[in-house]
Amino acid sequence: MFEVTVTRLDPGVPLPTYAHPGDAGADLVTTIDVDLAPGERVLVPTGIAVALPDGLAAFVHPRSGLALRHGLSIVNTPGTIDAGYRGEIKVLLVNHDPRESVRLTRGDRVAQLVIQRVERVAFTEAESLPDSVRGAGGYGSTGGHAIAEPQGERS
Ligand SMILES: O=c1ccn([C@H]2C[C@H](O)[C@@H](COP(=O)(O)OP(=O)(O)OP(=O)(O)O)O2)c(=O)[nH]1
Ligand SMILES: [Mg+2]
Repeated sequence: MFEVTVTRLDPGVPLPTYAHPGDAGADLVTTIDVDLAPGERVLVPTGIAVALPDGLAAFVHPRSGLALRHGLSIVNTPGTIDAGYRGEIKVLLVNHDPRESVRLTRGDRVAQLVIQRVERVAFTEAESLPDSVRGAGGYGSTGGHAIAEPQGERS
């Protein structure tokens, strides 16, 4: 297991915490109270900074429970924390609910940090690319998409 050095820019917040053994995401809290109107986005501080070893990156993901209950997500999901970044981790929250505001209180767990190995590559330019089975097909080229049902006919 890697050790990652963390500093608390706000001494009142917990370190990133895995809720269960085997969890991929360590929860991050907001250090501020915030009220997000429908459609509004707010950059919230977490009070945490990390020094990731080269070869790792951290990704700031939404929490599914808040997404389900309140429509709360992250604009740039997943946010990328570069190994060289030493600043405060911040979370760009967005309220996707069309009607209700989302009220968050200091200490609420608002996001989760997933640490992953990442590769860096040398980009080598060429006139053409080697053939592949997929080729340039994409954007639904394999078919099988659900067709929207008329209103009122969903079970
Ligand atoms: O959700 C996020 C995303 C990014 N960052 C910090 C860490 C990251 O290393 C830095 C830059 O992020 P990114 O590369 O995504 O943003 P950019 O718009 O490309 O900014 P820059 O020009 O500083 O790279 O901002 C966060 O704290 N939270
Ligand atoms: Mg960048």
